Amino acid sequence: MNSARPDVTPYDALLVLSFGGPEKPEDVVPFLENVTRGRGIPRERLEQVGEHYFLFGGRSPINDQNRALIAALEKDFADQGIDLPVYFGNRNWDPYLADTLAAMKADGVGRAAVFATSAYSSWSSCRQYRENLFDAVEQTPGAPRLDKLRQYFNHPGFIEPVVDAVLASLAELPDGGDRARLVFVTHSIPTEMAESSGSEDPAGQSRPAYVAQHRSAADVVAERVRAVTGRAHRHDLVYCSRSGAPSTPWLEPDVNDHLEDLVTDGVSEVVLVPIGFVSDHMEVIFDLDTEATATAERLGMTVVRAATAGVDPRFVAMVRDLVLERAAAERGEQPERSAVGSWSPGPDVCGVGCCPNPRGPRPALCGSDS
Ligand SMILES: CC1=C(CCC(=O)O)c2cc3nc(cc4[nH]c(cc5[nH]c(cc1n2)c(C)c5CCC(=O)O)c(CCC(=O)O)c4C)C(CCC(=O)O)=C3C
Ligand SMILES: [Fe+2]
Repeated sequence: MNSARPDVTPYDALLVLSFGGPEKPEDVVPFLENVTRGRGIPRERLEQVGEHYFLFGGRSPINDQNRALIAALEKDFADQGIDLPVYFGNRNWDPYLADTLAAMKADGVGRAAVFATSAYSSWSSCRQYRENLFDAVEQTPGAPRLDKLRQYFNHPGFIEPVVDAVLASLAELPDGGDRARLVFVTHSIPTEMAESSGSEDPAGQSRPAYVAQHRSAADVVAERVRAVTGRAHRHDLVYCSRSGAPSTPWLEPDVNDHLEDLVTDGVSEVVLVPIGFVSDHMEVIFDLDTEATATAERLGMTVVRAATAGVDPRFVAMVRDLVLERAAAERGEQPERSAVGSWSPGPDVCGVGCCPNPRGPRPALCGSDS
């Protein structure tokens, strides 16, 4: 029985690293302060975003979703005979990353793989997590050695649940969604951050990566949907959750503006596909299910929002696959690396100058420049 166990050497643990969110109304303002410290986000925008949280009782679903993912991973690991404890640490809310590292150290964890709940390249979605890892390790003498797992926007375990979710959404529309447009949505970021996303090294995740990676993921999903339905649905990539000063350009079009354009073009049925997100957190339940859905209703359109990967067993198995792949690579083996679409599997270690911080260089873990 022992011999059949997948080998997780050199890892003693897996750390699930996420954004964090408030869990009660009193958490909302301090959470927003944590997220936006030194970011120059206008007070008006903060008040608006606070209202999004209060609309849902001051509780973001994100921590519960991560706890559900961790429970699913623990079960998957047990079923596979993998003996690897799973820890939970957030960048912006309890359980804070530094506290988790202290707990890992106390438990005798010497080295851990890190799964971040963010699939794409950019400072916001990748390097910022690596900077937070650096800071938390600095604060924790004797912290375990950490290896952030590679990006997974093009892993079949992320793509396949989205394909099925789109098919399920189409089936909810009149005539099986024959005329539906697929509108892929991700988080807007400043255009400058989008331009510098990815690595200078063409062998790494080459620049500009953020939009191109999303396009690749959206193209694969649309192609696979076509293979099942036999119908070629037109598809677009648009953005939600724009923040920052109005004078700073961010990626466009906004999903709401795009719906206006689509209605002008005679499109009346839409599947919203939150391709930029791995679970139904606040951006999905507010920006898409609340705001964009209200826009669609006002325009007389029918929209269905496709599910995110969440705790789909294929997504859970993907995390296991990434851990085993990286463990093998760290042992000097040449593991098979799954990837679909036009991008090859990303590097284990981020390249030099990958996804620079727009406010100037800051130390980060898990890169070839750290
Ligand atoms: C690319 C990206 C992702 C996807 C990748 C990933 O998942 O990491 C993401 C995820 C998330 N963003 C989240 C929440 C917030 N993001 C904010 C602000 C910002 N996000 C940005 C980018 C991204 N954000 C940026 C460039 C800013 C401007 C400030 C800055 O330069 O950093 C603000 C402040 C208010 C505002 O400015 O809107 C909040 C409250 C939550 C938690 C949701 C929940 O509670 O359920 C999640 C998962
Ligand atoms: Fe955000």
